[in-house]
Parts: sequence; structure tokens; C-alpha cells
Amino acid sequence: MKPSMRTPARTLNHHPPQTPRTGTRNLHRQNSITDPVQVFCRVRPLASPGGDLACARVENSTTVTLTPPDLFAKQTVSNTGPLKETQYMFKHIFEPQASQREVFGAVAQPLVENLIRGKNSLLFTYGVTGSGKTFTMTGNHRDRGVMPRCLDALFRTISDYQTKKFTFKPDKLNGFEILSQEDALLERQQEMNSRFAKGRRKDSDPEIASQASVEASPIPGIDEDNMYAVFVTYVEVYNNSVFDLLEESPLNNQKNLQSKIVREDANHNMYVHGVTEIEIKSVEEAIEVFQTGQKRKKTGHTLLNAESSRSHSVFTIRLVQAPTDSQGECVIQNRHVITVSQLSLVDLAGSERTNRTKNQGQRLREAANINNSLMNLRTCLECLRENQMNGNSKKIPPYRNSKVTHLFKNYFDGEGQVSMIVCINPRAEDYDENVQVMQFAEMTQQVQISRPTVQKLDMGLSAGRRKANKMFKMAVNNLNDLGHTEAKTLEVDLGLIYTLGPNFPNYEMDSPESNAVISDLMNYLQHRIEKRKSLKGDIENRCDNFRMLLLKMEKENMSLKTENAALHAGLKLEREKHIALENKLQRYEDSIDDLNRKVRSREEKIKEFQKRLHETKSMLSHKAQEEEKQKKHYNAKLAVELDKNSRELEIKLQRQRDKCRVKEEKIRMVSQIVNCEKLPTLMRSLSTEEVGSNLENRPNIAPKPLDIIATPRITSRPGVAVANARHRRSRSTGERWLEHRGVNPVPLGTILQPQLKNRKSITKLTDVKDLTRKTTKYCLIAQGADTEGEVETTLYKGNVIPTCAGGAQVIFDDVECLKQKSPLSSPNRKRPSNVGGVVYEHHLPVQEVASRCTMSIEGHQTSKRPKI
Ligand SMILES: Nc1ncnc2c1ncn2[C@@H]1O[C@H](COP(=O)(O)OP(=O)(O)OP(=O)(O)O)[C@@H](O)[C@H]1O
Repeated sequence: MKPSMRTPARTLNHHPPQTPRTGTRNLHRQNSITDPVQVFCRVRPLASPGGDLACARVENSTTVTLTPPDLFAKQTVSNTGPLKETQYMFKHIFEPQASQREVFGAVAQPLVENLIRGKNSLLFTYGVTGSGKTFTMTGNHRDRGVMPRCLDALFRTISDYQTKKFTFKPDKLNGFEILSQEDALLERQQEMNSRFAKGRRKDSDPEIASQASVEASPIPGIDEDNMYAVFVTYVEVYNNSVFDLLEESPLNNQKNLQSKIVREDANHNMYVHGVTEIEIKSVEEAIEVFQTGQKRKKTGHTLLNAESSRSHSVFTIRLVQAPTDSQGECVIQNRHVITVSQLSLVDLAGSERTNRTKNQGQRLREAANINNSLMNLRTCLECLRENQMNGNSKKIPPYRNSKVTHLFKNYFDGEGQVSMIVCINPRAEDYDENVQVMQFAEMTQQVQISRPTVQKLDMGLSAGRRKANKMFKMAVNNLNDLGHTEAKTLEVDLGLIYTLGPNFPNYEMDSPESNAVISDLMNYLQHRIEKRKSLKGDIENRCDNFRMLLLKMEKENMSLKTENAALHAGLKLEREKHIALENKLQRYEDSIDDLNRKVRSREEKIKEFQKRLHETKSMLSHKAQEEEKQKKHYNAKLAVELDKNSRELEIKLQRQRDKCRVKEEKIRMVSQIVNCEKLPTLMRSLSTEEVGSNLENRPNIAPKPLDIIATPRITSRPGVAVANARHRRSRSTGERWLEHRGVNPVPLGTILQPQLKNRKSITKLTDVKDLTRKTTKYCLIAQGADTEGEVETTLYKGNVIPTCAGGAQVIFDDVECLKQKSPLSSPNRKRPSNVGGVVYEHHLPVQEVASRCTMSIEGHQTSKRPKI
């Protein structure tokens, strides 16, 4: 059994039991009775029957054939393949000549019946622009469409059973409440006052009255014990926004209309929140309301339709019904017994291809929105069909993607009857789009919708009470007129009559012989009165028994009340405990929140510190790298400085040693002179100048008279002066250099070349004669790599001084340093070097040599020649 709470039409509309929303929905559908969407097709007449070719042909009441226009041109093949006619079958096909009345009778009348029986229905028109959707739904003055006919049929049916206005009042949540008779009266007066204030015409518009002309006959199946009220709403979906066409805007200007939102009520029915719902009491009133909204509806001129709907319009008729009380006179004042059903009449905007309409700007945007919403309707129905065929709910139809589908979600997902009229314009140009429409329609009629059910509360009231009450009153009046005054005291006790006796006779007074009927009825009533007297005695006995029973129950009730009070006290205690525990829990939760906040802030701080630590670490490592670099740099500098200093010191030491040796020699000579017997002779051979100069700076050697200074040593080279640092040979005599260098020196190749004219090169100083023989200058050439791996050539220059003993000594007085820098060398690149004058290897590619030649000139230009 399908649960009835899914139906929008229901007897209990307040606090209904809720149905689980997901998962079970399709199961319910599987277990309940379903009907396919009823699809009808209406082929409109051609605008110019003589001129246009028709691409649609009605075969019979259920089959229509579409013929490709190329077939008329005797062309059987197109770009997309062979051309052929296609047949489509629907529930009913209306020929171009079909009247509006026919369409209403076949399509809409069953839906009005549903409405009266408390069931929901949805009817929408679908088709290409200009295919006759609005004509079918609304019609014109001469040919009234489905909507006015529905209203006409409805009001004809419920005319005698309508409530007074404002008996039911919308509760703004898609439900209704029942006002008391006094409140309803007050509302009516207020409405009348406001009408007078606005100066509204009370008489109905003759044009409207003509539209509302009577045609339809009453629809059977009405519950005569109920009372009815009709409410209408009229909204449009324009550019996927819902606008209330009946809203009273301050300036009565449609531009001021605010878009509305679609909501779901407690019964899972979709509704437009805050929509204006107007109670109407006649078809004229309904048409007037409809026309008010129609004026605000967005229409526009397009190439394909002079007055094309640019929005989807939804006109909803809601029928509210509630049972009358036991007397059959007033509505029962209980909102839970209200039944609300609705019939939604939807005129969809037409699908249109922009290349045909040549729309631009706003029209183009409208067309895009129209096509999107139609496409979404198609997608939703396809999803539903697929789910139903597979027996699952794998695909969720995207109802919310468009306001139209969202509004009608409860029809497709819940219960109700859904009907569609597919409108076809048979002209050849519409063929392609008609094919699309037909395919959609074919697919739609495979979608199953759960049949609506109505659950009625059994109030224990007699059926037909309203009618009986009416007739009873008539009979009483007649008896009274005939002199039976006691008839006036008779109470209408319809419940008793119906429960204790045969059914009340169904007499209808429809002829002049009705008096006979009345007398029959009077006899029947007198018989009833007699019977009632006997029954009254019986009922008094029963009442006594009932009183006894009541007494007993009262006692039981008292004891139960005491028990109940005790339980209440216990419950109160438990509640207090519960509240205390809840408070405690709240405190704990607060403290947990507090702690969580602290934890979060600490975590943030930790993150911040970690970030800082990381930054500091990277800074330190950067610094360490810098320091390491500096250290290396200074170490290299230090090594160079140390090397330089040690060399300088060595030179100084050498000089000091030489000086010492000279002095020792002199001392030795002086001591020889002192000891020598031939002192005077030797003294003469010594140059006074030389001795004097060497001895005058010696404080511990006392100067002696020339005649006592003698030297035992006789020079092997007579005529050669003894070693003297200040001894210089005349430059005019010419210098002869002794060049002392490594075995394979690196060619200097610099502009600054050492000037060593008249030189002799040696690699090893083996023979002292090399120094003594005419050599006046000595040059020691040392080559090595500096700290940067570049070639450094150092020239230690000195004078060769012959010594007294026949040897020679060199006094260094000049150091030249030549550095060669390669332009290709990088700070990281170390050349292989041989500190002891070893060969440097240059494995350079030919191209690089060429480039280096030009660079090398610059390199040599910047080379320094420090002089020490
Ligand atoms: N069955 C019909 N008989 C006579 N005239 C018709 C019929 N159907 C449509 N028409 C006429 O065709 C014209 C266009 O029809 P209608 O406005 O109803 O089209 P539509 O489908 O609603 O277009 P749109 O989607 O652009 O709003 C109207 O003038 C209408 O009177």
C-alpha cells in the first residue's frame, strides 16, 4: 500500500506523519498503483492552408505522422541519411479542426473531477513557439481555452456548496486554517470597506462575463456533505525566477515585482513562498483575476509569434473542502479535517532555435533561459524513466536546476495525475523542432506517476446529512403551515434517524405533484417520531447504566490521577536532575570549547615559532656558509702573507748572515794581522777606506792604528776588492747576468719581460765559477701557483760581489713578482700547478684558444708588477 501522506491532497493537512524522503520513494512507487503521464497531441491549423505544406498528418485518433519537407521535393536522401516518415502514437490526437470544448472534455475535465475529489493534477502544454500552447491553455474571447473552462466546470459543480468568503484562510505555509463565523464576517466587512475605498467597480466586466459564459455542465462525484472554497494563484517563471503576477505592488508596476522563492511544505509539497492567494466565488471573478495577472505576464514580439510567451506561466486552482457538522449546516471548526487539492495549469514558453527567431539581446537571453528550463524538464523526466525501468533510484533528477521542475517536483516524485498537451504547428519549417518535441513526448508517456489517493477521516457523521437537513426544514415548515405547530419543536436529529432506521428517502420536488411527496414524507416522519418516543425510554435506561459506568470509571480515574500525580512528581525530579546534568554538560562543553580554543591558539603559536626557528636556522646556515667562505678566503690570504713574510725574512736573514760572514772575515783578518809578524806590510795592502767603513760601526772592536792592522790572508785574486756591500762596479763596464731558473719554466709571454741583457742561464748552481767569472748580476727565477691557482713568477735580483777569499757573494736588492691571470679561470677552478717550476698543462680546445688570445692581452695589461 502506498502511504497517502505523499499526496499533496489530503484530509489531514496539519501535523501529518512524515514519510522518509529518500530511498523508500521508489519502493512506494513500485508498490502503489501508477499511471503513465497522459500525453495528448494537438495539431493546429496551418496559418495559410493554401500556401503552406504540412509536415504533420493525423492518421487516426491516436496516431500522427511527421513527413520530412525534403520528401515533398521528391528527395529521398538527405545529408544525414535516407528520409522517411515517422509515426508517433499518443493517448489522443486532436485534428486541426478540433474544438476547444473537445480538448477540454478529453484532457481537462478528468482533472477537474480529480480536483473535486481531493486529488492533485498537473496539466502543461509543450511545443515549438507559435504552435498553439497559449491558445489551448487560455484561448481567446471566442474560443475559450482549457483554463476558463476548468473554472466554469468547477464553479458549476460547487456553486451550492460554497462556504462564505474567508471561512478558510491561507496560513502562508501552503495550508489553510478555518476562521470562526465572527472572524470571517469581520474579514468580509474589511474587504468590502477596502473595495469602497479603492472605488472598484462591483459589476463584472461584460467582456469578462462573456468569456465566462456557461458551457460546461456540472461534474459528478462531489461530496455534498462538504463545503468548498476556491483559491487561485498565478505566477510566471521568467529567466529562471518566479514572479507573483497577482501581487499588489505599491505602484502597480510589474517592474517592481520581487522574485519569489520555491519552498517545500510540511507535506513535501512545493509552493511559492509568500504568493498571493485570492479566494474567488465565481468564474467571472476568477477570469478577472487571471486577466489582471495576464496583463503583467511577459510576452514579446518574435519572428515566429507576434505575441510570444517569454515566460512559463502557472495558474493554480486550489480547492479547499471540509465536512459540515452533524446538522449539515456549518463547516466543522477543526483545521485537521480540511482537504486541499490543486490543479496546476502550466503554459510553457515555446522552444525556439535562435537561428530561426533571429533573436538578439534580451530576447536571446530569454530564449536561452526558456530552452535551458525545457532541457532540464526533459533531463528530469529521462532520469525518472530510467530509474523506473531499472527499478532503482540511481539517478537523482535535477529538479532544482530549474524553477519549473522544482515547482512540480512533488508531482513527479510524489502523487498526482500529470497530463501534457503537445502542440504541433504542421508547417514544413517547424519539422525539425517538431521531431524533437515528438521524441520528448514519446519519452514522457513512458514515465509513471503514482495515482493520487485521498484519505478521509471518519468523523462518524451521516452521509447526506446536509441534504436531509435541508429537506427536514422544508417538511417542518410545511407541517407548521398545515397547523401541526408541535412540528416546530422537532429537533433535527439526523444522526439518530440514520443510525436507527432505514435511509432517509430521497425525495426530490421537481413537479407540481410535489405535495404528495411532502405528505409521504410527513407520514414517514410521524412514524419516526413514534419510534423515537419508544427509543427514548430505552435510551434513558441506557443512560442510567452509562452513568453507573461513568461513576465506576470516575473512581478508577481518581486512583489513576493519584498515581499519575506521583509519577509526575517523580518525573519532575528526574527532569530537574536532567536539567542539572544538562547544565553540567553545557559547562563541560563550554570548557572543552575554551580548551579547544586555547589548543588552537597554542598550535598557531607553535607553528609561528617553528616558522621562526626554521627562518633562524636557515639564516644561521647561510651565515655559516658565508663564514666558511670568508675563512677559506682569509686562510688563502694568510698563507700568501705567511709565504711572503717567510721569504722576506729569509732574504733578511740571508743578508744578516752575509753581513755576519763579512764581519767574521774581517775579524779573522784583524786577528791575523794582530798575530802576524808582517803586520805593517799587510796593513798597507788593505784599503783604509774599506777597513774603516766596516769597523767604524763596531763599538766593541777598538780602532787600532793602521800600522798594527794586518791580514794574514792573501787574496788569490790580486787587485780584486774584498766583499763590500756598497761595492758597485761601474755600469759603464756593462752588466752580465746569471739567470738561475727552473728546468722547464712556464713561458711568461707578458709584455713586462725581465730585462736581463747579456745573460747566462743555468738551472743548477754547481760551479762557483759561474758567479765569479765576469758575472755582476744574479737573478733567481721561481715559478709557482698563487692562492688562486694562477702562475706567479718571482725574480730575486742581486749583485754578485767577489769575496776576499776568492769566492763571490750575492746581495739581493730587488724582488720582482709577475702574476699571470687567465680570463677563463673561475674562482673555483684551480689550475694544476707545480710549485717547483713544473710544467703547466693547458688542454684547451682550438676555439677557446682563439678567444683567449684576445682576452689574454687584456689579462696581461692588468697584471701588476709589484716591486719589493
Ligand atoms: N488550434 C488553433 N486554432 C486556431 N488558431 C490557433 C490554433 N493554435 C494556435 N492558433 C493561433 O496561432 C497563434 C500562435 O499561437 P499561440 O500564441 O498559442 O502560440 P504559442 O505556442 O503559445 O507560442 P509561444 O510559445 O511563442 O507563446 C495565435 O494567434 C493563435 O490564435
